[in-house]
Amino acid sequence: MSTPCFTDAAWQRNLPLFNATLALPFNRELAAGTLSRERFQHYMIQDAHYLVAFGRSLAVAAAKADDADGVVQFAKAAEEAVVVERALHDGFMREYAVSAAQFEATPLSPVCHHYVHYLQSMGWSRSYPVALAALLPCFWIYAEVGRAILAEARPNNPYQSWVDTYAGDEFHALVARVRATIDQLAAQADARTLEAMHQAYTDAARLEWMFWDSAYRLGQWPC
Ligand SMILES: Cc1ncc(C[n+]2csc(CCO)c2C)c(N)n1
Repeated sequence: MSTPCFTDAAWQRNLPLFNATLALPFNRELAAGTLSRERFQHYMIQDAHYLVAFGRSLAVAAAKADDADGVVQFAKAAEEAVVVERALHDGFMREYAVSAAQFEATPLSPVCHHYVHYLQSMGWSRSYPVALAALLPCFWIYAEVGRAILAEARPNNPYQSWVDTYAGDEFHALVARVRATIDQLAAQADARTLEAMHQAYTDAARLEWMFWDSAYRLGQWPC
């Protein structure tokens, strides 16, 4: 039997964590359409903060890329994370009545703060393959959560357009391209780098879990 590629192996290692992510009250209620507006608003605000930092981390990955294709792939992804996703968030912020003033007055929650600083430090201090492994859960877990929730399809879900965005074929094609780049790098990596890539992936996957959990709890700084 041939050895699985890095991304298949990472998915298998972190399957219980993915299942726990799907089972979170935030995602259960999002799927059922019963999530409170307050929790969704909290999530939207934190996610808008997150996206800018995520774009910045992708730009660092682009700068570290070891070939021209990688520069283009991650520079484009950085642009998309900030420009395209900001437009999307603006639409949802209007729909769910979050004002620009409310957004600007809300600081990053402790979990959002930790996640974005984790990505920044991985981007700046680790090698290109390890930094990319830290960025992969953001793409991939979202796509799979989106697809799983879509499969549960409830009529008149107020969050349907949010779910559709991440369950769409276009988004899944983007995930496939990121996976392909990472698998190519992993195929040439030594054992130590591979293990660091796995650790980076798991840490980010945990932070994805925590991001939704924090939104459900309306996470804030204690003082
Ligand atoms: C906490 C959090 N994690 C992942 C995503 C999904 N996401 C954000 S930017 C981007 C790249 C494509 O534009 C993707 C997939 C999110 N929104 N929020």
